[in-house]
Amino acid sequence: MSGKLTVVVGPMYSGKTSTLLSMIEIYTLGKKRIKVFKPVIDDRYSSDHVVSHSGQMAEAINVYDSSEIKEIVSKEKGKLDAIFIDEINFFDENLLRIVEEIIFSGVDVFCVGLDLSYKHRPFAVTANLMAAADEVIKKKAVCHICGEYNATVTHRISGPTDSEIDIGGMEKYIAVCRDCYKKLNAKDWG
Ligand SMILES: Nc1ncnc2c1ncn2[C@@H]1O[C@H](COP(=O)(O)OP(=O)(O)O)[C@@H](O)[C@H]1O
Ligand SMILES: Cc1cn([C@H]2C[C@H](O)[C@@H](COP(=O)(O)O)O2)c(=O)[nH]c1=O
Ligand SMILES: [Zn+2]
Repeated sequence: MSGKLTVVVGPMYSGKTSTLLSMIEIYTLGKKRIKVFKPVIDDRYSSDHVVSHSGQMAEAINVYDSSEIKEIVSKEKGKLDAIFIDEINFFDENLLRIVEEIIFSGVDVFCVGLDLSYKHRPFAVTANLMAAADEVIKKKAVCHICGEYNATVTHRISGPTDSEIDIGGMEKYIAVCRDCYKKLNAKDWG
C-alpha cells in the first residue's frame, strides 16, 4: 500500500515544528521505524535536532539537499514506516519527485515548512508538495501586532534583502495577520 503525504504549512511561530514533533512522538510510541531530516542551512537552535521555538526537540539527520534524503531512504528499503522533513522551504525543487517516490514505495511522509516568504510569495517547493499532499494542515500564529490568533503571514522587521532566504528568528521576523501585514507593507500592498 502507498504511504500518505501530509504537509504542514503556515507563518513562523505557528506551531509547524511542534506539529511535526507530535507526529514523531505518535510514530515513536507506536514503535514505527522513522527517520527525521532537516536542511543543513537551518542551524539556529541545533545542527542535529529539529527544535521548536518552545524548546521541544527530536534527533534529526542534517542533509544538504533532497538527493541525500533519497540516498538514505533507498538504503533502508522496506525498513521504514515514515519519514519527517522540517523546513521544506529550504530544499531544492527535486524534493517533490523524491517524496512522491517514497510515498509510492509505501512510506508515510510528513513535510513542514513556510508556504509564503516575507514578501508574500509562495516557496515553490512547498507549493508543489501541497499540491501532491493527501492532507494539508495550515497553521496560524498569534499576530504580533494586534494580538489576535489569526496570523497567517510572516513580516520582516529588519529591512528587505535581495534573497528571500535568510535564517533568523524574532530579531528578524514576526508573525502577523493579513490586515496588519497590509498596513506594515503599505508601499507594496496598500
Ligand atoms: N506569535 C506567536 N504565536 C504563536 N506561538 C508563538 C508566537 N511567538 C512565539 N511562539 C511560540 O512558538 C511555538 C511554536 O513554535 P514552532 O512549533 O517552532 O513553530 P514554527 O515551526 O511554525 O515556527 C509556540 O508554542 C509558542 O511557544
Ligand atoms: C519568512 C521567512 C523566513 N525565513 C527563514 C527564517 C527561519 O530561519 C525559517 C523559518 O523558521 P520557522 O521554523 O518557520 O520559524 O525561515 C526565510 O528564509 N525567508 C522568509 O521569507
Ligand atoms: Zn494583526
